[in-house]
Amino acid sequence: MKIAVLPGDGIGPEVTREAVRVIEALDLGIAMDEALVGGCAYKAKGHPLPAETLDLARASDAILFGAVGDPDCDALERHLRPEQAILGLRKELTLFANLRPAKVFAGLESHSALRPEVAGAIDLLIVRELNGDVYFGEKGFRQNAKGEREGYDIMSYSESEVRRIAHVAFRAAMGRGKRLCSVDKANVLETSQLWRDVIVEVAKDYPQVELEHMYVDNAAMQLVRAPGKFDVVVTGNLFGDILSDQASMCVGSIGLLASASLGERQTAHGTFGLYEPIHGSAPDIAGKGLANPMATILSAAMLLRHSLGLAQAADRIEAAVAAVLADGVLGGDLGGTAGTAEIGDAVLAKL
Ligand SMILES: NC(=O)C1=CN([C@@H]2O[C@H](COP(=O)(O)OP(=O)(O)OC[C@H]3O[C@@H](n4cnc5c(N)ncnc54)[C@H](O)[C@@H]3O)[C@@H](O)[C@H]2O)C=CC1
Ligand SMILES: CC(C)CC(=O)C(=O)O
Ligand SMILES: [Mg+2]
Repeated sequence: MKIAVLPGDGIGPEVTREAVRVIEALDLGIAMDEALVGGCAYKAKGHPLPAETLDLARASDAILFGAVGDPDCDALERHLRPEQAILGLRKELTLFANLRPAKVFAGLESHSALRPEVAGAIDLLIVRELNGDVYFGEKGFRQNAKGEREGYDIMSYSESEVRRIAHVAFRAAMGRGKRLCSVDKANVLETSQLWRDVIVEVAKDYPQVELEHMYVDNAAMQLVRAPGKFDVVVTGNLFGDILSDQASMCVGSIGLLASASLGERQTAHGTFGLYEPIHGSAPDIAGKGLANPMATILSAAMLLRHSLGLAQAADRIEAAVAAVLADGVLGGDLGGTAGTAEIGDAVLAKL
């Protein structure tokens, strides 16, 4: 079993280090090879996703990813920016299904941005499409008829792209509360109308799942008003990106939300995938030892479960994180004082 470890930029290396320590402590016989990705890869090799990094990712059973993004690189041409590395990995490896679970940990209800009784009911899964939408459409700058500069990004989804993520979402709903909420903007966007039509077609294969459609503006509101009503949410790349950051604050912190990005490729051990916290490189706190590594540690647990068939080890990690939070060991993101390594030590002690 082999994992590619891609720490990236900013707090990426800090949080990834703690997740690697946790995997090592479990002594599961997993080989881990590290490579550069993002701004640090651009600075060292001239490209945010060097060929050797992509080759290592392809040759592994799974990828543990930190975060990319570096303010020094924000003025580079788009294709050289750090963010292109994560977009490139998702696209090149056909990782089209991004699973972002959001559940309130026992005892953390009062740390949510919502009232505790509202937060306490949260147990949802966002299934975000990851290979299409406005992130991957034609984009550029042009001059309009008035001679002004104009920026454009084409939003589109093909029916096969919607169909394959719909099946992932319906199957996820079958394994949970059998309720699926498809989030779109079909009252305005043709992309969303096609999305909705295809979701309705796929729903015929899953008669036990209760399907609901919701416009994204309403979904953003309902996520704050009554998040406990959601079971599985399926949505496109852009809306899923935004709603999952919002869901993280309903749970308590963006430092708690893990994710799995999966495709269809199977290895000898499970489904090939990339695992990363939902947050970015957090330049405002990078290098200070303040980042909460729990989202990355929980991403490592998802990796063990989905890609390596090690469900018991994954359970141990998740139980250790829950125990640490129950003990009140909290990072600054949750109003506490524990630093990155201290949180890592506390998780290791509970394994
Ligand atoms: N998958 C990826 O690699 C992603 C990369 N980015 C990139 O990251 C850079 C920063 O983006 P932002 O919009 O600031 O989003 P961000 O998620 O990096 O940070 C947003 C806020 O949350 C805080 N935060 C994030 N993770 C935290 C953690 N583990 N513990 C404590 N606090 C945490 C940060 O300090 C900041 O105040 C940009 O270059 C962006 O493009 C953003 C999102 C995802
Ligand atoms: C940095 C972006 C490419 C993506 C993002 O914000 C995310 O995947 O959560
Ligand atoms: Mg995001």
